[in-house]
Amino acid sequence: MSTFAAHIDAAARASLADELALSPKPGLVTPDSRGSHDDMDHRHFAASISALAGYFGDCARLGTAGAGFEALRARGIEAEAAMLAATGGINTHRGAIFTLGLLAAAAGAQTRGNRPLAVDRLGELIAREWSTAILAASRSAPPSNGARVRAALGLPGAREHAAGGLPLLFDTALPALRHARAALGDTPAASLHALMSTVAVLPDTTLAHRGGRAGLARARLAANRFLNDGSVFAPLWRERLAEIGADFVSHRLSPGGSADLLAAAMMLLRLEGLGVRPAQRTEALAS
Ligand SMILES: CC(C)(COP(=O)(O)OP(=O)(O)OC[C@H]1O[C@@H](n2cnc3c(N)ncnc32)[C@H](O)[C@@H]1O)[C@@H](O)C(=O)NCCC(=O)NCCS
Ligand SMILES: Nc1ncnc2c1ncn2[C@@H]1O[C@H](COP(=O)(O)OP(=O)(O)OP(=O)(O)O)[C@@H](O)[C@H]1O
Repeated sequence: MSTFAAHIDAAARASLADELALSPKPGLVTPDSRGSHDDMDHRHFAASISALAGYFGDCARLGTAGAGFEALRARGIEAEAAMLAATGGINTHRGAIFTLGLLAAAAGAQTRGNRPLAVDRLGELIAREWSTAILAASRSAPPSNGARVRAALGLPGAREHAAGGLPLLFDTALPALRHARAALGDTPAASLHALMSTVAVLPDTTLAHRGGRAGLARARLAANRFLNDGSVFAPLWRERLAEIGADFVSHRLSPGGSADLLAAAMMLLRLEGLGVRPAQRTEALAS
């Protein structure tokens, strides 16, 4: 794999590992909790991250080669199969395979011709290049929890979010992570601020599938209260997060879409921090 694609691959998988390691995450799987999930724990997630080795790099290369969404989708479906084989059939990373895969492909497309990477502009590139095909693929896709929730409640899901250029990644999760890291450094608290900022606003089909419209509203209210009470910048934030977690577990709520967007924001800041340079693109194009 070229240096450029290898950087993208490593950044995506390291970000998924960092999201997994983060604790306490209300309703989500952590190294010491299954959250609201009775069919999976951190070992399923770790196995899935290993099985995804190479996938995000392939997405970057496909982006560089000017691939259409159908080619990306085919590679994504292959990655989903590798995930399911590694986890014994459990969905740990379907949303992340989709969203982080698109970001990897967009990074490849953006830096074609040795242009520098501008992470803040990847969302508009996704919308410009692939939105029509993303929405068209949704009409022929097999049934899913997200599709059922969209049909029942009229909520947009991962596809609609991507087709619109991932606005809640670029306008909420990423700025929240930047803001909290500026104050607290690259700490778990900073990441948890970004997570809760996202839970407060995302129409998350994982939450809605598990708790309906009321469950989604409950999760958003809890996150908004947490933020209004000072988020991770106030004393006793860990205890307050643990209380929210207990409430989410008792209602089977899991903000899986927000976890994916946190991992995506971490990936973007990793790429920005690495300063993936056009010089590395020369090597990528030569391979
Ligand atoms: C598009 C996908 C994610 C299907 O989504 P669908 O909405 O039908 O629901 P499903 O319940 O299977 O999974 C959705 C997952 O996305 C995440 N999510 C939920 N809500 C949101 C949201 N508003 N925004 C972003 N992510 C979200 C959650 O993790 C959730 O579990 C995916 O299964 C798919 O089509 N895969 C094919 C592979 C593919 O297209 N790959 C592209 C490679 S670049
Ligand atoms: N740390 C995490 N813990 C739990 N879910 C996460 C985490 N990180 C991301 N997610 C996302 O949450 C989703 C898993 O949700 P869920 O268990 O409801 O999936 P499902 O198999 O589609 O539904 P169900 O098991 O309820 O039938 C995955 O798509 C994954 O991307």
